[in-house]
Amino acid sequence: MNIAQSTFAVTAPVLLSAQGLSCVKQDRVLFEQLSLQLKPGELLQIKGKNGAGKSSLLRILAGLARPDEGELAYLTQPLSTQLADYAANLCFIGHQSGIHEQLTALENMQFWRAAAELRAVDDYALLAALGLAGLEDIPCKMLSAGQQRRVSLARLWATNAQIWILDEPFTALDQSAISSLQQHFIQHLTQGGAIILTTHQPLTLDYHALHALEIQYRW
Ligand SMILES: Nc1ncnc2c1ncn2[C@@H]1O[C@H](COP(=O)(O)OP(=O)(O)OP(=O)(O)O)[C@@H](O)[C@H]1O
Repeated sequence: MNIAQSTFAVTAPVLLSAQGLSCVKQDRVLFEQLSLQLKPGELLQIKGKNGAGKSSLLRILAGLARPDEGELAYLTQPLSTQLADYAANLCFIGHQSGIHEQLTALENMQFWRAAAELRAVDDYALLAALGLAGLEDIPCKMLSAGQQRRVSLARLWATNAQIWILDEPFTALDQSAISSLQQHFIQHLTQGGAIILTTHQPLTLDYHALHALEIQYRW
């Protein structure tokens, strides 16, 4: 078996840690006393049934929502004091693909770049590599669900962010797009990146530093 290797996780500092998190929605405790940590080279899959609280946890980990209890740290410092640095090193792609449907794929790339999220790359070449040749100048609302997801994920080929938090990134993708995205994950991880994701599909990554955390559905 050709297992991709990374030497980062052993010696590297913890990028993101959470301690004693709890989250309550509509009087239901989704999770409590939840702790985790993420180092360079690691992929953490958050598992759980529909409604268990995976997206809620990802939003907390991305700094977009506050936990009801618990602490978060970025590079061992309280996240609340490091939000700007954290945001600059984070690529969060939520359950909704986050694209502007009135804009074209190229315009979405330009929008993200103007927000300083993306480095300068040949957008035409990137979009072509993602199977979107000829569709660069069409408003995204006219693309299929899978094509829109590809536009959204194009960010992952042009971001400098080390930490990727991805909510259901494989949704609507066909098998070849899922394979190439998983290969891209391995490349990111072996270069010192780190990923937290949710997916209801089995991960078929041939990579050693895969971790899973299951949120048990609570009534
Ligand atoms: N903004 C909100 N206001 C009120 N309740 C919410 C809100 N967001 C989520 N919830 C509730 O929290 C629970 C967990 O939702 P969440 O989206 O985190 O689950 P999930 O595990 O990601 O589910 P799925 O696998 O279906 O995407 C659900 O019962 C949902 O109704």
